[in-house]
Amino acid sequence: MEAPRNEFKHRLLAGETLDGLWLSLASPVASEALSLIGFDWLLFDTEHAPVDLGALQPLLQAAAAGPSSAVVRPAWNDKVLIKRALDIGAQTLLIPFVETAEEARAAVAATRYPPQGIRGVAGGTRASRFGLTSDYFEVANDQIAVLVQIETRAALERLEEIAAVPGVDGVFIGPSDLAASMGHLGRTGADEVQSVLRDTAALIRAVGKAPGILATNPTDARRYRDWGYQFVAGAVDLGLLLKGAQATLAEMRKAG
Ligand SMILES: O=C(O)C(=O)C[C@H](O)[C@@H](O)CO
Repeated sequence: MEAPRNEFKHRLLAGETLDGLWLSLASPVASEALSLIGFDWLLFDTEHAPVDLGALQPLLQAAAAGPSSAVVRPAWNDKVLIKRALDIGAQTLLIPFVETAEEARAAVAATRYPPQGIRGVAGGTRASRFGLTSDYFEVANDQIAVLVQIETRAALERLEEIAAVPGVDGVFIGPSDLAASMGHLGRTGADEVQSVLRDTAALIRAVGKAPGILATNPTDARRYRDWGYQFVAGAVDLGLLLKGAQATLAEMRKAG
C-alpha cells in the first residue's frame, strides 16, 4: 500500500483556487457530514476550538468519509504539537502566529524528517497507515504542506522574507488578529484593515507563494478571491449553525 499523497498541496501548487470551511465545532458527526458537501478543504482548529490532539484523530477519521482535504491548525508553532498532528495523519498544517522568517523555518523543520528537519520518527502511526505503507518515509517530507499564518503588524512588515522561506507553501492571513494588532479589535471590516488585506494577496503572490484567508461569509469570501486569495475559508461551522438556528426561530415566530 502506498502512503497517502497530499491532494491539497498538489492542487495549491498547480494554482487551483480552493474553497474551504473552518471547523470549530469539535464534532465527529459534523466533520463527517461536512466532508460530504464538496468543500476543497476543511480546517480543523485546535488553537481556538476545544480540541486537543486526542480529540483531533476522530475528527480526521470522520472527515475521511468525504473528498475534502484536511488542514490542521496546531495550537501554536511548536515542534511537539506539529509532530503529533503529523503522526495523527495531518499532511497540511496551518501554523499560527508566525512573525519572523526564523519562526517559519522552525515550523518547516518541525514537519520534515532528518536530514531536512527534526521530525521524530514513529513506525505505526495513522500517518503511515499504521506502518502498512511501503513508502511512507520516502515520500513523507514532500507530501507535507506548510501554511504560515500572519496575524500581526510586525509579521506584515516581514511578509516577503517569511513567505520566501523554502518549504512554506502558503501564507494565510488571520483577519481578526491582524485587525486587533492594527488597533481595530473586532472590526475586520475597518477600511484600514480591508485595504491591507487587499494589498497583501499580491505581495504574497509576488514571492511565488499561495495567499489564503478566512472569511466569515460568502460575500467576503468572493471579494477576497477577487483580490487574489487562492485558498479561502468561506465560513465557520459554528457560525453557520447559529445563523441557521436563528433564522429558523425567527421564521417560526413570524406572525401567521
Ligand atoms: O485572526 C484570525 O482571523 C484567526 O486566526 C481566526 C480566528 O482564530 C477565529 O476567527 C477562528 O474561529
